[in-house]
Amino acid sequence: MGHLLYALGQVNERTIKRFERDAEKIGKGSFAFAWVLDETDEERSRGVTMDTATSAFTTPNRKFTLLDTPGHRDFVPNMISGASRADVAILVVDASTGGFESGFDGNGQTREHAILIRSLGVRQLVVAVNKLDVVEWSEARYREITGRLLDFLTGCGYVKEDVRFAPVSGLKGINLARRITADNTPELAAWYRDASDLDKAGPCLVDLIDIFTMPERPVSKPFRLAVTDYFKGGTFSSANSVSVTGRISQGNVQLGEHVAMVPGGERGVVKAIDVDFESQEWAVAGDSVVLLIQGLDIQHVSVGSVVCTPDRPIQCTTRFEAQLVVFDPPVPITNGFPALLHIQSLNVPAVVHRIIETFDQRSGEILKRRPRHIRKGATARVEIVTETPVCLELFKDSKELGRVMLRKNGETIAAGIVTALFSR
Ligand SMILES: Nc1nc2c(ncn2[C@@H]2O[C@H](COP(=O)(O)OP(=O)(O)OP(=O)(O)O)[C@@H](O)[C@H]2O)c(=O)[nH]1
Repeated sequence: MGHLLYALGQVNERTIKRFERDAEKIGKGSFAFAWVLDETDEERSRGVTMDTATSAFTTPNRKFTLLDTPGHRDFVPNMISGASRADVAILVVDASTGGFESGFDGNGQTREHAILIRSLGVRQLVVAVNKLDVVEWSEARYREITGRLLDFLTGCGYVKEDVRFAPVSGLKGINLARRITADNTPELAAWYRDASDLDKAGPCLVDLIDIFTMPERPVSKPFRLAVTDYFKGGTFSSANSVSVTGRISQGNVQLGEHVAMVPGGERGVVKAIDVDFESQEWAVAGDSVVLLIQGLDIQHVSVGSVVCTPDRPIQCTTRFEAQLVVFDPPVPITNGFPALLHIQSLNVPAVVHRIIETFDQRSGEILKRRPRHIRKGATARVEIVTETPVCLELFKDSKELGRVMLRKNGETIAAGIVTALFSR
């Protein structure tokens, strides 16, 4: 993604040269492009993305906010935080011998991430089949990977027409922002053709990103922004002001408007709005923003708080009902099962208080009432109780704020949608 941003002119030559020099000094020369998005010293010295990095880019027909999320197993909570704000996704897989297999076979990260992003509501996917340079742009390897992935992805809920593939090399910058030519990549040009015009090379990554369709934005619903980060200060800041970052999940906001922070209900006035790093007078659902809010005490803001329209705030509760799809928990889920509940960037301790029933996902037919446990692959209605109050919407009202994930011992065990909210 670093190389893609560079190819699209979002990063200048000087910065890349400096990253190359500095990366070389710590023996990580091949990571220069990764440093565009991996900004902390620890990420750079370890050579792994740990937190979600935000940047923006433009393609011929679209403006994108890029949320570069970690791939490593240890940082899945940060991946969930980033992916829960995504409309569409680019899944990068390693095509090198053994590289693809380690992500795909068993419980690899390619599998886990594909399931997670689908469970978070993402339907459209571009798969970047990366590092094809190390297998001499082998068509057989590309076909093997795309074939196996397509079977798997359609099996976990993606529709074939919404999944597209591109062979790329992130390191060499091939087939990212520009189609290949027989001169620059003859091995790939020999077989990668455009299906609708065989005289042309196949689409590059940006061509496929540019044809993502835009989801409908609930712009006229009450304003909601789930806080992913917050800090004191920011543009035009004053003593009692806080900047919050996040994506507007619904509604819109303008300068001078009053907003409320839930939980707590403290009110403030919006003094500045940044959308994709540019100052604006208003922002709408789908925008990733930084809001400077005056009149708020930073003590009353936390990750997972939701900034709302004061007269129609989001509900906050410790008890709700959800429909869960259970993945592959190490032990079956029973009444009283403790887990970590993830809602966007927030994670809180919770228990599956009560299993109400298991049912057939397709027909909705109830299979068992009050079962003693839920097994792998089953769908169940459950009541969940959280340790501290959480902000939630019913899924039917908000596709973003009505989704939850359950994780335990570093593994994602279930994904769910909120079907009822109870008073505490
Ligand atoms: N040969 C080759 N190496 C690549 C290519 N793309 C990435 N690499 C190398 O793979 C290593 C990992 O690259 P990253 O960009 O950090 O990979 P990542 O998938 O973002 O990994 P996380 O940071 O853990 O999420 C670096 O040494 C890159 O130079 C490629 O297309 N070809």
